[in-house]
Amino acid sequence: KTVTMSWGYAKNNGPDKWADNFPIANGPRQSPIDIVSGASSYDKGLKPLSLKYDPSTCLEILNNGHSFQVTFADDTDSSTLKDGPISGTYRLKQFHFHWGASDDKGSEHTVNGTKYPAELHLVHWNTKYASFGEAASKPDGLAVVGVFLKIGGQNASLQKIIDAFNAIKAKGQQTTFAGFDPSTLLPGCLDYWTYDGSLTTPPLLESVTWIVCKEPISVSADQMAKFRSLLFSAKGEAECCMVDNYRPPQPLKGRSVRASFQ
Ligand SMILES: NS(=O)(=O)c1cccc(F)c1F
Ligand SMILES: [Zn+2]
Repeated sequence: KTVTMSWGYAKNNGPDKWADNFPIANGPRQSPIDIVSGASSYDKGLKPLSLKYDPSTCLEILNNGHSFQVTFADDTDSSTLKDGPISGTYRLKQFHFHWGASDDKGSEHTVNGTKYPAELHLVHWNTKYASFGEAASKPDGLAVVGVFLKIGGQNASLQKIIDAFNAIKAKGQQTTFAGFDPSTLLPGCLDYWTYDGSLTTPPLLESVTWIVCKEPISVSADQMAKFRSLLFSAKGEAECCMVDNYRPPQPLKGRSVRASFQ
């Protein structure tokens, strides 16, 4: 009788165990990292980000047992990321979050050792490849925009997402989620750090150009509590709150981090 454990964030299947099934976990370009602002180098050749999102490409919201994610139709160039550190056109596939059990932790990237309570990831794939799946295995296949969340005023845009949580409380649940504009989740200033990295969850593929915004967006303490009411567990299983679904910073291994700002 084989009981296959899938990866997660608990003691017995969490980040310290991922290398057992995914040896690339100890690879040369793993994510996230601690961003040491003083060690990043300003690159005047970096362009501003060009983000163009079409709300009509927003399809559904789902609890995949690791986070919740909002998925987009990616069969046309309606929602794209261009410029910044990348060349060509990358299509938005999904966005999701990582967060903590308390406000003192939860982000994956850290800045000078500082953890934020949560981090948003907008996942895009390079249209020089035929699909997300193909792009995910290429060194220039993916570009993820990371946005930190900090505790402050209520975020009206996040509230639209939170209002859908009752329908996706448990692992495997999903519901229609239409007309959401992800650009309403972006900070006013799009200054960023960029470096070559990986997926922060298994299979940890080293295919991501990371673009981490310097300016956080706000989330209220009550809104963070709603994130923590989601479940890692499926309906009918013992309830396990979806919290601390973040990988800690990984070794830089000689990589440089560039800044789009001085
Ligand atoms: N946390 S993450 O943004 O690195 C990420 C996670 C799952 C699938 C992805 F394509 C991806 F980019
Ligand atoms: Zn992520």
